[in-house]
Amino acid sequence: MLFCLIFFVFLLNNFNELYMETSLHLRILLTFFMLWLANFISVENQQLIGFVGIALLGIVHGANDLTIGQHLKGGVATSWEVKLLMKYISIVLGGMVVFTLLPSYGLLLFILLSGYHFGNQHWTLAMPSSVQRFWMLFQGSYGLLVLGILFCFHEKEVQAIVETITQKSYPELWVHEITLILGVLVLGLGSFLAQQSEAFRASIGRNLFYLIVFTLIFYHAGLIWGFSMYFVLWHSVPSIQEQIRFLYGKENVHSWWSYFKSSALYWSLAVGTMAIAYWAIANDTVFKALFFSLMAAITFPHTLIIAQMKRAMQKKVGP
Ligand SMILES: CC1=C(/C=C/C(C)=C/C=C/C(C)=C/C=O)C(C)(C)CCC1
Repeated sequence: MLFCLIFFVFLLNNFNELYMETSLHLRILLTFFMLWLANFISVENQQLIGFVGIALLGIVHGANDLTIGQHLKGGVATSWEVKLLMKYISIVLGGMVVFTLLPSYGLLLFILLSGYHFGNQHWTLAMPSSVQRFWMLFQGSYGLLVLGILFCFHEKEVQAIVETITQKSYPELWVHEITLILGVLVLGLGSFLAQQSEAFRASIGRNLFYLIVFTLIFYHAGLIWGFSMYFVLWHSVPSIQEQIRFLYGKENVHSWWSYFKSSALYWSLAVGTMAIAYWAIANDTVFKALFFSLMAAITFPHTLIIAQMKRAMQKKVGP
């Protein structure tokens, strides 16, 4: 009885850490389960499930950007709500214009921003202001390294999608060389930052482990199945958890429900557009090109808002 009581108090005191550990273990378990499952599912069905996963959970994690923007400005207001919406729509439209008129530059910008956004998600630490530039460069290089590893294992398919988006032929994308340079950059910048920060040193092991898990995923799975597994389980879910903590203070059933409720409109619009495109476009590569172009348009403002949110959260907690 006494043991149960002590255990209960321990659970209560450590709920947050236990919850974080559990969600990490669950993600690892799900990752390996999905890798195993892929052996029994055709490539076409893997792609379909991958796109549905991205649409269901991946898109949700960007569907609360406006609510976060509103929260960053200090809560509920009316006059700047419209201003914020206008700003958001202009960035999305601006991104779409760049993507349509200058697709090669648009795609390059999308990949660079995504790299920073992914790295920023994995490495959430308050670093001394004297190393901020190196820190951002490191986060960007780490995220780009993740994408580089994915592209290395699926070069031909990536090349076909890139050529369809840009309407240009690229006989060589240099993904292996670029990934190697990124690896060296991560090592170099990482060694420098490790000398500057104790918190950084403490995060190295975990992020190195993630990199090994991602490499296994990308090696074993097809492009879309692998990307969706990474994007949903390792990027979107932890990002949703963080956004919930920012918006509602803590994670529980109620706050998760509130989060999904406030995502509904934006999410339905984005998923509806993607579903119509999937149904209307018979060509596989053209659909993938359009899918990633749509994703790019929403990534531009999303990256900015999430970076601001993380900065605000770090200010609250302190270095
Ligand atoms: C996987 C993949 C690509 C890149 C996708 C990226 C970079 C997605 C980023 C999404 C983000 C950051 C969403 C918002 O959170 C390419 C180059 C289009 C080619 C085909 C395969």
